Amino acid sequence: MMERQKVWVPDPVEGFVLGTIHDIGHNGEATIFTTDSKHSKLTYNLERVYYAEQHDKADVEDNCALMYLNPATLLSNIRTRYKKDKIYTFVANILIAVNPYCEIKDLYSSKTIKSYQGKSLGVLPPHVFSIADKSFRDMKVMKQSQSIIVSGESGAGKTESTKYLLRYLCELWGTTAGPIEQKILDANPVMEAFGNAKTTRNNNSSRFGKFIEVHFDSRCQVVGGFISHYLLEKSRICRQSEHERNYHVFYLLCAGAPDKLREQLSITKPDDFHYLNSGCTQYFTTSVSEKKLNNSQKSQSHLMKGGLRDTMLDDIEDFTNMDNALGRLGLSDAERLNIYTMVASVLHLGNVAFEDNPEDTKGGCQVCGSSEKSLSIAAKLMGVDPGELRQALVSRVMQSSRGGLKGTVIMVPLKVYEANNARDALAKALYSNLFDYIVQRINKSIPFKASSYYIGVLDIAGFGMINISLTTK
Ligand SMILES: Nc1ncnc2c1ncn2[C@@H]1O[C@H](COP(=O)(O)OP(=O)(O)OP(=O)(O)O)[C@@H](O)[C@H]1O
Repeated sequence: MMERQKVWVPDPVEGFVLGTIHDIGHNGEATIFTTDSKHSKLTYNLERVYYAEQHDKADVEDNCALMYLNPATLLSNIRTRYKKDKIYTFVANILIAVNPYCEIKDLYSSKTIKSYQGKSLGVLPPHVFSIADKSFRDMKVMKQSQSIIVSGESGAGKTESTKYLLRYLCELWGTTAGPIEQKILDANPVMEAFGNAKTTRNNNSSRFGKFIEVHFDSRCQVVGGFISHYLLEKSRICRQSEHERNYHVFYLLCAGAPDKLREQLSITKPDDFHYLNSGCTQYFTTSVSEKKLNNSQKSQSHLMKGGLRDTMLDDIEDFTNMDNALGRLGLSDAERLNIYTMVASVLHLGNVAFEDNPEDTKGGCQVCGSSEKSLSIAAKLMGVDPGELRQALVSRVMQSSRGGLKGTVIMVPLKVYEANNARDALAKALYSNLFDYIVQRINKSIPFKASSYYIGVLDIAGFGMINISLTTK
């Protein structure tokens, strides 16, 4: 580096600010005049400054085309592009996407999808569709399955990118009748209802990982698919922090289920359920859907503050969307009712509280009188005997393995905190098994073509910005 060289200097707020080296001391300390008004003159060791591009206002579609590729020029290029609504940038065949948090006109339209068909990387501006198309062409030419890894921190836009990738593959290479692709796409609202939740970082945060395969036949037409899921966050089922919520489906049931169903399942409002009332109890609504709610469905907090707003979420409409998607996936009315019954049973189970049993000299507990009703509703919804459920919650079974009593079954009474843990463990097991069942059921309705090639999309939380990259299986 020499005097009058344009450089990027570290800045705690901006990341880096632009400057010009004025002079360099013997110890490698450089005096730099910055171009911003905040600090005009800075002193930095040369080891901490980066070369800047000659034309810092110009942007390049591929970071590899930068004259100097370093953290500062990479970030500057992405920022310059982002300000022009160009949210995608390549680094060779890795795509960096920046979440715009708003709709960019025509970015994902059918016309745009068509325009990317068959185009090599770099022919058109970087796009999530370029990656989908490259994976398709590579699968076709190399006759090998492909995987697209979508990674980034929570809220970076992985789930949305995954949906666009799937839409691209299904829209261009689906059959005209389209039942298979529709099912692959219908899996999204269902899995989001059961596996996504509002967190402080993202109103629609996926609390599980997924790998979605789209299967192609020898003519490269979509013929099937398969969804693998893993690591559903179970702690959320029983407790959430103040500004977070439980899984969306609980609120969809309270806000969007028909009156008759809510009555049948004894579903009222989030305030009434221990598994919902530790977190945020407001629904996501729109000005139109808000009017469909009656006051008995709303929590105190919703009544006071009104609904939460997010263009992508509406707890009232989303119940119907999820229910319709389940229907298109082939689940009968009875199967859907069973699913909602299990969801409701988790809520009622959560309301079963325990107290010390004064008659038990060993410190055992009993179900509080005030939660007897919740116990009987939970048992009814689960299809088990209320007495057996009570017994299972307040005691554990031990079988002696030695001595004269070998094989004898002993009921050991549980203390209050142990019974609370047993109840929560049961609720988590019920919900996570239900989630497994739903994914299995979705898979059952989508043909599985083991012999075909597939393009798999892995949506997995990671660190830093999103990067969408291609690997060959
Ligand atoms: N390409 C996009 N265009 C417009 N808005 C977007 C886009 N991608 C994401 N968003 C917005 O950002 C929100 C968060 O995105 P998304 O749920 O995809 O993040 P994520 O990386 O999957 O997060 P998590 O790991 O928490 O699930 C979306 O609900 C949507 O509002």
